[in-house]
Amino acid sequence: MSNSIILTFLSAATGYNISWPLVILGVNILAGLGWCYYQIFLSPLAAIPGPLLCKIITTRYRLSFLQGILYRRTVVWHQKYGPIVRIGPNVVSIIDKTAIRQVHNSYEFVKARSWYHAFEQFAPGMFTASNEQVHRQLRRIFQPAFTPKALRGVEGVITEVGPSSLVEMWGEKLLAAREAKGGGQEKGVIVDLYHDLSFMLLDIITQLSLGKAVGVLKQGYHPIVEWIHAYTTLVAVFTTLPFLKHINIGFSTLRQRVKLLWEYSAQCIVEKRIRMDQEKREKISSEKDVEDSDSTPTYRNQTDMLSGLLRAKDPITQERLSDGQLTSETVTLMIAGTETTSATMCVLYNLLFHHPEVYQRLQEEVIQAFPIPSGASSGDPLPLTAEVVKMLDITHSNVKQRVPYVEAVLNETMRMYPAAPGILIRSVPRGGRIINGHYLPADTLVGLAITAYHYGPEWTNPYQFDPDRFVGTQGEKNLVKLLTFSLGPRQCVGRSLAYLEMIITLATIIRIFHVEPADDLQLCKKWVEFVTLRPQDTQFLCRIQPRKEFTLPNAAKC
Ligand code: HEM
Repeated sequence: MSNSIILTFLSAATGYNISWPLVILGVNILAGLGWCYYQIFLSPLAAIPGPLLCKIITTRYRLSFLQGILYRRTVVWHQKYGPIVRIGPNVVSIIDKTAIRQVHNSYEFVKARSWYHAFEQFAPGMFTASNEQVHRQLRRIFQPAFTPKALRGVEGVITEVGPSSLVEMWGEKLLAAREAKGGGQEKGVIVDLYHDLSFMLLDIITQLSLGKAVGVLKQGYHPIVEWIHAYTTLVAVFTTLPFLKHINIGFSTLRQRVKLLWEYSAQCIVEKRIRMDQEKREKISSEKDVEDSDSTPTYRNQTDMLSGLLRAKDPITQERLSDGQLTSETVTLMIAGTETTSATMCVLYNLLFHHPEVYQRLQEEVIQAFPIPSGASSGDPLPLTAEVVKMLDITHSNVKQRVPYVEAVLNETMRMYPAAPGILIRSVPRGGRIINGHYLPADTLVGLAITAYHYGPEWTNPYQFDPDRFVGTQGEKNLVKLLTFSLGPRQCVGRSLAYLEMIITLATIIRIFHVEPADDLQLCKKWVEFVTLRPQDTQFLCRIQPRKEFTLPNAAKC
């Protein structure tokens, strides 16, 4: 009865025949307009500049994220609107140095659950934990394994599983190509640098964190690649559509693969523990690898990090990690430590191709710094083998001392193309905070746009590729400003490992091979940025040829 009174009244008032669907439509339109009016004029964030559409809907920045162009877009937005930009109804992006320190230098602004929850396939871990105590404890246990000193203890195995294997594998490829051509003069071979480096890094990280390399570089296949891919795909899906994470429906194949990744890692950890117990019982290599299980690990002369982590205790609470926690963390290390590093090295090569003068200088300096030791050959070219790589002695400290330009080029690459480009989203604590002169209420999301910061007013000629900005005293100052690995207590735990891997790999490749783009398409490569940076079609084809001092591994055959 009352329903029909309302409809009659509305029809009389408007002069139209009003039905219920029309009423519902009208109410929705009014609510939508009200929402827009509130967001644009009344919200506490109303005064913060930004694109109009971003102020009223989240779809704009979420879609840009899905397209892999969000971070480049934030560069443009910051140039247009200034150091603080509203990129969503409840999200702001900042590039001001003081504001960044205020947000990231303490635990006050916690990682936003709505964003990081997508990464959490298992329990909260070092990367996703928003609880300060949980995170501090995990860092106290993990940090010692990632210090430059500890990493020197695993550098040997990293070289062996990493750059040495890559040189051997490329040597085999060159040999196969030459044999296929009947022994004629071969102008190098085409390799997918992104693919090969990613596989090499996966071997390194599995060697370190699971106690055995999966050997995917030389074998060309291991299901772990699909499992990791499933994990990163789910992260992309859940970041864009967070509600899907909670309803636990759909994506069953991907979810199943993530489960397999977990089970495989857990199994490796159990096997390692058994091996360690056995070695201890047999008292084999007691001074070298196997320390007393109650002692603090020293990470000396190790073939992995896992044995140290299995023994490690929190120095404050004396607690050890459970196998479940360790599994969760090793999976994170595999995800965080593979594509980031391979993409950085590929984008570095791409920059070198576009800047031949930098490439020329880098090659000359590396070749000069690592001559063929006298007596190593009677003038004949050396085969592409692990022994030859070892003989060149391309260690992290040697490269740093003899060719600081390698690190300068790497740093400049990471400024222009940070592999984890942001936006690192934190939540404003209770009571709200003033940031960049604007009051942000509690629970506002504040994003650090690393790429936009690296093209901002802190840098002179930011669009110019200029590795010299990281040389000498000026270089040291600029290094402090570089935020590729973030800052504060949540900065990248794998920073020193990433530098070590990239420096020895790049120096080895540059020393032994001449690398050039396979064709114009590779030269004009587009780089997309999802959670991490990657080449648009996930490949980067290059032509490689050994330098004249080197020859194929089994040249006698040819
Ligand atoms: C070029 C290579 C790399 C870049 C650019 C990079 C960058 C970053 C950035 C920006 C963060 C902060 C993320 C955030 O706050 O949301 C981070 C965190 C992290 N990274 Fe890396 N990373 C690299 C390599 C690695 C490697 C090799 C590992 C280990 C194997 C690693 C492990 C981690 C972990 C565990 C965290 C979480 C730290 C925490 O919250 O305490 N990363 N990384």
